[in-house]
Amino acid sequence: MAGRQRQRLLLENAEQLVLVCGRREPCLRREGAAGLAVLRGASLVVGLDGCIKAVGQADVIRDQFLEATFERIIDCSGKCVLPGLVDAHTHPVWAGDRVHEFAMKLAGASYMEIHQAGGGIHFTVEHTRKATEDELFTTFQHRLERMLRAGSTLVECKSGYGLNLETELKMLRVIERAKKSMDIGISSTYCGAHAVPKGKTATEATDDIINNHLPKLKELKLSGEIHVNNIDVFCEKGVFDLESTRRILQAGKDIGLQINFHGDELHPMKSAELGAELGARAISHLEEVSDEGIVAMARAKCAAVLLPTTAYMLRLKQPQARKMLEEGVIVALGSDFNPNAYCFSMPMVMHLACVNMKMSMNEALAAATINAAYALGKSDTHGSLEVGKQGDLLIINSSRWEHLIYQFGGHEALINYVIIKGKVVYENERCETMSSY
Ligand SMILES: N=CN[C@@H](CCC(=O)O)C(=O)O
Ligand SMILES: [Zn+2]
Repeated sequence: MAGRQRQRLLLENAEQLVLVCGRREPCLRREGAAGLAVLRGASLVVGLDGCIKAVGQADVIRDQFLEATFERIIDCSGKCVLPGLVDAHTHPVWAGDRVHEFAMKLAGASYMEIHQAGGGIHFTVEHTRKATEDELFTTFQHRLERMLRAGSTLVECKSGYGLNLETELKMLRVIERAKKSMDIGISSTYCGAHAVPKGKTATEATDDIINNHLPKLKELKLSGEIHVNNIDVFCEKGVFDLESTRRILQAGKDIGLQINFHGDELHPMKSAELGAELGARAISHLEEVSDEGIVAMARAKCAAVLLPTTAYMLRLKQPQARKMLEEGVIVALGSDFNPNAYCFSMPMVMHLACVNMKMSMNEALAAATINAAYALGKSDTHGSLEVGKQGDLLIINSSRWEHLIYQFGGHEALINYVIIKGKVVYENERCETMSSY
């Protein structure tokens, strides 16, 4: 009987325990995302296997586990428990920051002007090609730790600053190493079509990816060396057009990768229509998506990964989150951490989504938990506090969970514990003294 066994963790008597959902929903849409499941005066148990064993009213859990022993008990009185946040879009492996380009953009240069002049992604590619695997791993590890301290427990991580096979594989090996050695969950994405490498046409780059990169990834998967989850393309005017994008994504799908790509960011490309047709799991950006594309994504259950930091940073038109939500699109969020948009924090991303994209706080939290997990094909194990799911949790030092969004940039003093598979991986002592101010 579970109630008599040894368990890993008991979180006792939380003021609010935010389940997000409670009926094994794979994602939340429309009113599902508008009203989240929240318990008051509740407790949660994680077992030795790292999975949630029970969630419910504190007195019920106390009776049920009267004879159990726990490796750790945390008194959550006056605090809130939430699922670990899921960041559905990041580019965290690179060398060479682009602070100088931030200054250029503030002075009026556009993202594409800098890219076409050989900067932007090309600048980062040059530096990433020169960096050793260990150098890339060290900075990547620090970035993941910063994401973790901001509440992310599952993160999508892309390659894409190599463009040639050698450096793309170097980046993917770095990601694989972190998958094996770090607590934070990682969904890895091959993004060799992030830009057209210097000296090649888009067609030549597409052929190289299909004939050389993808067969190598298949081989490395079979040998167990690198296991990639998703395939990505930057489908954009002056980068990869719709036809090249289609060829690359289809070839990725054929070797078992989930389609999850950049579309309709700076120009309307009909990326959403293409993604829906190909059975994409998710499309990111979508600032310039068409009305037909929105309807097609809703029908195909293709998640929209919205990236508020990018729209804010580049002063783009905001993606039409409200229209997407009303049409029944699965809306997820990502930080888009990269040398252009240097933000690790999903709480800040949720805040921007609320203010700039007019999402409610409930919708933003659903988008940063269950729907982001859906975008990565992981909502059966992540994204909500339900029995059987992985025990990835946050405890915040506040009696209302909405403080995580409301306090813009305040998460450093608010996030008290980050827990993965029932193990405390970050404990923030400063929080006790600071968060009430
Ligand atoms: N738009 C394409 N890719 C990234 C930016 C990458 C970069 O500029 O280094 C994005 O999602 O914002
Ligand atoms: Zn991106």
